[in-house]
Amino acid sequence: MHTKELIKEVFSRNGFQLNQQQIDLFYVYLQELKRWNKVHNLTSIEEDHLIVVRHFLDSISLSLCFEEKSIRVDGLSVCDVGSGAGFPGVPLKIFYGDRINLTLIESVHKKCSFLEYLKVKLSLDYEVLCTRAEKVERTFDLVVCRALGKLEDILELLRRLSSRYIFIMKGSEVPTGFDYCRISLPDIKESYVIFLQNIR
Ligand SMILES: C[S@@+](CC[C@H](N)C(=O)[O-])C[C@H]1O[C@@H](n2cnc3c(N)ncnc32)[C@H](O)[C@@H]1O
Repeated sequence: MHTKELIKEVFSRNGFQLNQQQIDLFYVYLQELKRWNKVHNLTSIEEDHLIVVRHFLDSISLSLCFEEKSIRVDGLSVCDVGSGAGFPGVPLKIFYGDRINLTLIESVHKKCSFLEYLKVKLSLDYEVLCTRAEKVERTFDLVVCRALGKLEDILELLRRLSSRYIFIMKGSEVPTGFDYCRISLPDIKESYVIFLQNIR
């Protein structure tokens, strides 16, 4: 099966109907991720189907949690902290387009270079802050992260960066006392997202 067909089919099976432009962007993203990975080791996931499910679909599944919590993303500033090779921020930008203003924070220079390259290659409008998140003094409406670190180590940082909402993607179950979404899709058996509202 051609990779574009694979992307379309995986998303469709999981309830997301992508348009042709989105499919084309995910296709180029996948090719570039694999190409850069040969030299820069950006991700341990290298097989097409796994990249589509574990990186692209998993990132987009966050939109289900936005909906569950009745959050309309339109016009919001969104920040992905510790974006790595762009997850979940870049797939969210492909999905929402101009509806969100996206900033990616990443401290490792080779990953920032990839994110900057990808921005031009995909003609996407987002900003990359190549620094430790602790040094960023701005705030964002909606702060997201995946695999950033232990909850107790990142909570204060995320609260400081967010003026409204925080979504923390977690593979495993959520400690008691936190609001969360449980995501279950045909290709994502079970994943959790912690949801916090920042009340200052
Ligand atoms: C395990 S990777 C996850 C990357 C991506 N979010 C994903 O899910 O594929 C964590 C990333 O966060 C970055 N990172 C960790 N702590 C950070 C901090 N305080 N400021 C900026 N980036 C950070 C690391 O450089 C790394 O690229």
